[in-house]
Amino acid sequence: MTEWTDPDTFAQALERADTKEKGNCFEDFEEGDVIEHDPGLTLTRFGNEQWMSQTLNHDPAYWRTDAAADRGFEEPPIHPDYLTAATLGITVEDLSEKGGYFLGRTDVRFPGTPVYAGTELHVESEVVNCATSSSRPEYGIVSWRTRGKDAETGEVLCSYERTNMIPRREPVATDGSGAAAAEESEDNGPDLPEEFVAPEGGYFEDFVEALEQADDENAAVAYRHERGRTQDDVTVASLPLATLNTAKQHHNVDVMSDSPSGDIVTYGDVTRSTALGHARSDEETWREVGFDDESFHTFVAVGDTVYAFTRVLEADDTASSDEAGTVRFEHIAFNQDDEPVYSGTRTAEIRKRPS
Ligand SMILES: C/C(=C\C(=O)O)C(=O)SCCNC(=O)CCNC(=O)[C@H](O)C(C)(C)COP(=O)(O)OP(=O)(O)OC[C@H]1O[C@@H](n2cnc3c(N)ncnc32)[C@H](O)[C@@H]1OP(=O)(O)O
Repeated sequence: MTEWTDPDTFAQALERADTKEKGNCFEDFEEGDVIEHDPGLTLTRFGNEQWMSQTLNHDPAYWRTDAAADRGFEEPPIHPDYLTAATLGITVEDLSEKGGYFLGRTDVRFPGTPVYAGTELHVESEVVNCATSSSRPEYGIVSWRTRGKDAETGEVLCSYERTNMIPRREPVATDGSGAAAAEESEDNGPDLPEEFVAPEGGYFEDFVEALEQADDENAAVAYRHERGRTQDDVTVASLPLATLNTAKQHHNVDVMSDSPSGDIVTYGDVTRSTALGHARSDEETWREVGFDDESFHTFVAVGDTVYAFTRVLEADDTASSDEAGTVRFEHIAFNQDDEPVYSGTRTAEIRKRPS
């Protein structure tokens, strides 16, 4: 009898064998379903530092004890970006491993922060919406409300609503109306204010002054950040796997060569954290409050460079501490060809200038 490892024999064996599948298709989700995710991880200093270093988030409060104490933390905490990425990573095996891209997320909040190293994460998701994609019959669009909890106390540490394109087992007939509507809306020309104002510094008062100046001049407070981060094997494959994100989009070049992106792509949370890192490097962040209306517009792959652009939307003198005010930003990540790859609004407390 021939050895099964004989290449011709093995090719036939592969053809005849069933594949033990991973993940779920669109048809497997029903609104109201609650899924307790089996994977979990311990939020460690190492994991946090790996994520934050590679995405250029070098805020000393997350690295040094004295800087943490100065910001009112007991010790360097787990950063909300890493907490968000780890919460999502854990869900991928059940929600999106089958394929289909991360389209967007909103209402990202951190009711239980600050979170410290050593906390074990337990995550659950509820299916909140299952929709037909009118432009892509082989996919549906699914949204889930996900909660990342402290496994010991049950306290919710991170919560958000996320939307993915999810492959269907059976394509459906669609009228293509979504694609037609998208084409129609492209007719509007650019509508930008004449002047762009950049804040002088990164304190709360600098944002307030820039907003006042822009208001006088019918301008916008909008500026770009100098840093860029070219995507490599670490950012594309290692960081998502370090959050237990099993999406083939990030680590299986073989399968992804026959997909809309044609290649492995950067985990949306890496793209977004990188852009936010660039933005934070030009401000005096006090606390992260939340994120809304996040969208991933196009793929980021190995060799692409992630830059960031910021618009300051509003500022409010109140915050959780007298030492800070609250600012709402829109951040846009863009690539080396100036194409937007991510956008979202962010509410953050920004330190007031020390008197
Ligand atoms: C896998 C993973 C994590 C995980 O495992 O989870 C990741 O990290 S992966 C990396 C991050 N990700 C990306 O790299 C995707 C970037 N992106 C694109 O490359 C393009 O978006 C596209 C090729 C995917 C689609 O391209 P496209 O077909 O031209 O795009 P669109 O027509 O804009 O979107 C199609 C339909 O999704 C609807 N839609 C869009 N956005 C939202 C939203 N936010 N909420 C609700 N519905 C939305 C849209 O309304 C349309 O609906 P209809 O089909 O009904 O018209």
